[in-house]
Amino acid sequence: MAILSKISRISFKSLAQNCKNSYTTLRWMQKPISRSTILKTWRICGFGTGLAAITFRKASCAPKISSKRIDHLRKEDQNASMTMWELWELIRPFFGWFFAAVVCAILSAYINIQIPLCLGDLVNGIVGIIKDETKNLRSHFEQLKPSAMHLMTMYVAQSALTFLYITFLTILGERMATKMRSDLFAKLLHHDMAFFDSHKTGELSARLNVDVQEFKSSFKLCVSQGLRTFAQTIGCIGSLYFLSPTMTMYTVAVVPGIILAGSAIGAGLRQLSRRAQAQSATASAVSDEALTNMRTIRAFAMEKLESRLFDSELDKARSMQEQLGIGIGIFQAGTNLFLNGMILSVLYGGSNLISKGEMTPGALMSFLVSAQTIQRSLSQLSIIFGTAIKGWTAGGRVLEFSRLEPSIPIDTGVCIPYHTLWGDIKFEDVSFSYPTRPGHNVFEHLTLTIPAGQVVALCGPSGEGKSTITHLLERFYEPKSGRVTLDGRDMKELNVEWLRGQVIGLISQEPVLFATSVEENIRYGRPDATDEEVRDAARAAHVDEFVSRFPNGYSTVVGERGAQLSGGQKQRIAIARAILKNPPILILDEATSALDSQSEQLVQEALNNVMKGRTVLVIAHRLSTIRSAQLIYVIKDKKALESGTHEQLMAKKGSLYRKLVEAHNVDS
Ligand SMILES: Nc1ncnc2c1ncn2[C@@H]1O[C@H](COP(=O)(O)OP(=O)(O)OP(=O)(O)O)[C@@H](O)[C@H]1O
Repeated sequence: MAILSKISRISFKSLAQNCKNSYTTLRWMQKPISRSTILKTWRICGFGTGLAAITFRKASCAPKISSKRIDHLRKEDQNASMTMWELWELIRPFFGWFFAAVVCAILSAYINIQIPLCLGDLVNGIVGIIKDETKNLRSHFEQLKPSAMHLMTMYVAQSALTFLYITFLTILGERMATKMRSDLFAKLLHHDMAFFDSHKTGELSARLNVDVQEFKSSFKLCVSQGLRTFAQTIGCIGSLYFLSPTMTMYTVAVVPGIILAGSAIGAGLRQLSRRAQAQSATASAVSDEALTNMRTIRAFAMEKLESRLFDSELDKARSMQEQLGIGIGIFQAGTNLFLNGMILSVLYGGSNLISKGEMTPGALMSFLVSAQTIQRSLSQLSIIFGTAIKGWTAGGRVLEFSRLEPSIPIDTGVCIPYHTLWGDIKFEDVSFSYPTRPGHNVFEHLTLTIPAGQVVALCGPSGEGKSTITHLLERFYEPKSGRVTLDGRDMKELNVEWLRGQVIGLISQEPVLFATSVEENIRYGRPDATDEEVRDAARAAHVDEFVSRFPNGYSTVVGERGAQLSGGQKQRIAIARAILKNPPILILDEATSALDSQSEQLVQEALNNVMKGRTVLVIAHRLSTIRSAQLIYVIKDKKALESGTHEQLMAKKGSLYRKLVEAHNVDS
C-alpha cells in the first residue's frame, strides 16, 4: 500500500491521465506562446538580474568606517583559502571513516538510481492491469509482487545505508574538527610574539571556534548530501540515456552552460562570503575587546558608545550576510527554474513519444522519476554549493594561521648542562626594532654585560627600551643585528623551551594570573611541585599573610586574569611562582611596583634570599632597589649610555643617572 500511495504521490494519476489524454496535453503544449507571456517572463528575469547586480555591486563596496578605534581590525583574509591538497591532508588521518562514509553514500545513491527503474516496472504492471481486457486481474496482481518486494528491499537498504553514512560522517567530522582545533591551538601557542602583537584575541578565538565549527558542518553536509547527490545525478543521467537517448541528449545538453554560469556566480559568492566572515570576526573582536576591558568602559561611562560601535559592526556583518543570502537565493532560484523547466520538457517530450508509440508509460514514469531525482539532486547541489563556499572560506581561515611557521622554533637548539651553566649574559652590538614597527629602532648598537651571579639594574626614562632588553633575553623577539649570548653562546643556538622553562624566571610589571585557585597559580611555576613546596614559596613571597585571611585559603579562585585580587597581591603570587620555579637567571621587571613600602620591604627580603648566587636583571624605579645592585646601566638614546655602581655614577659629574635621581625620575 505504501508503495502504491507513493507512486500515486509522484503523479501516477496525472501520468495515467496524460496517457489517456495525450492528445489534449499535446494540444495545450503546442499552443503558440503569446507576446504577453514573453513580456512577463522577461520582466521577471530582468528583476532577478537587477537584484543580482545590486547585490554584487553592494558587496564589492568596502564597508564604511564608523570608528577609527577599530580600523586596525579591518583586514581581509587574503590567504583565507584552502587547496585540495590541504583538504586531503585534513582527511588523511581519518581516511578509514571517510572511505566508509563515501562507500555508503555512493551505495545509497546507487539504490536511489535503481528505485525509479523498479518503479517503472511496477507502473508497467499496473498499467497492464488497467488495460487488461481479459479481466484476469488476480494473476496480474500476483505478478506485481516480485517488483513490489524488490522495491521494498531497496527502500530498507537505502535507510540502512543512510544511517551508516550519517554515523560515519559524524565521527569523521567531529574527529577532523577536534584535530583542526587542537593543531591550530598548538600552532598559536608556538607563534612568535610579533604574531600576537598584530592579531586580536577575539579574532584568534573566532578562528579556533566559529570557523572550525562552520567548516565541520559544511564538510559533513557536502560529503553526505553532495557526494550522494552528485553520484545520483551521474547515475540517473545514465538511466535516462538507457530509457531514451534522444530525450536525454536534449535534457542534459544545457548542463555545461549551467555549470559555467554557476562557477562564475560561485566565484563572486566566495569573495562575498570571505568578506562577510571577516566582518563577523571584526564584530566579535569589538565585543571581545569591550568585555575584557569592562572596568575601563565603566570608568569612562562608555557603555552606550561601545554598544553603538558593536551594533554598527554587527549591522555591517548582517548586511553582508544578507547580501550573501540573497546571492545564494538568486542562484538557487535560477537553478530551480532551470530544473523545473527540465521536468516540463520531459513531460512534453515524453507525451510526444507516447503519442507516437515510441515510449511506454512505464518508461516515461521511470524517466520522469529519474529526472525528478536529478532535479532534486541538482537543487540540493545548489544549496550544498552555498554551504561549500562558506565551509571552504572557514577552513581557509583556520588553515591560514596553521600554515604559518614561527621564526623562533621553541623545541630545537642545544641546552647547556645545568652544572656548567654560569649565567653570564652579553648584548653585543645589538640593533633592534619591533616587527610591527620596523621603521622605529629601539636600540642601535647596544652593548652591555650582565655578569654571572650579579644583580644588575636597568634604569632610564620611560619608553627607552628597558623592558625590550628582557624581551630579547627571553627570545620573544630576535635582534636585527648583533647577538645576545649566554655563557658565550649565541642565544639563537639555544633551545628556547629549555631557556624559558628552566633557565629564566620573569616577574613582570603586570603579572597575569589564570582564573583558577591561588595554589594552582603558584604551581604554574613548577607543575610537579608538592603542596609543601607550594606553601614554602607562598610563605617566602608573603602570600601566606593575605591568603590565610580568605575563607577558602589557597583554594580561593582569583577571577579572570586575577581580577579578584589587588595589584600587590597579584605581584606576590607571581613572585611565589618564580621562587617555586627556582631559575638560575631572574628578571624582575618592576616586580614590586604595585606594593606599598611596607609590603615591598617584606617581599624585597624574600627576593633578596632568592637572588643570592643568581644572575638577576632588575628594572625598577625605586632608588632603594636600584642602589643595591652591583651594576647599573642607564638606557637612553637607543644605547646603554652609562654604567657603574650607584656610588660611581653619583660621583660622576654631569652624569645622566645623577640627573635622573635628582629629578626624581628614580623614586627615592
Ligand atoms: N610589542 C611592541 N610592538 C611595537 N613597539 C613596542 C612594543 N613594545 C614596546 N614597544 C615600543 O618600544 C619602545 C621601548 O619600550 P619598552 O617597553 O621597552 O620601554 P621601557 O623603557 O621599558 O618603558 P617603561 O619604563 O615605561 O616601562 C617604546 O617606544 C615602545 O612604544
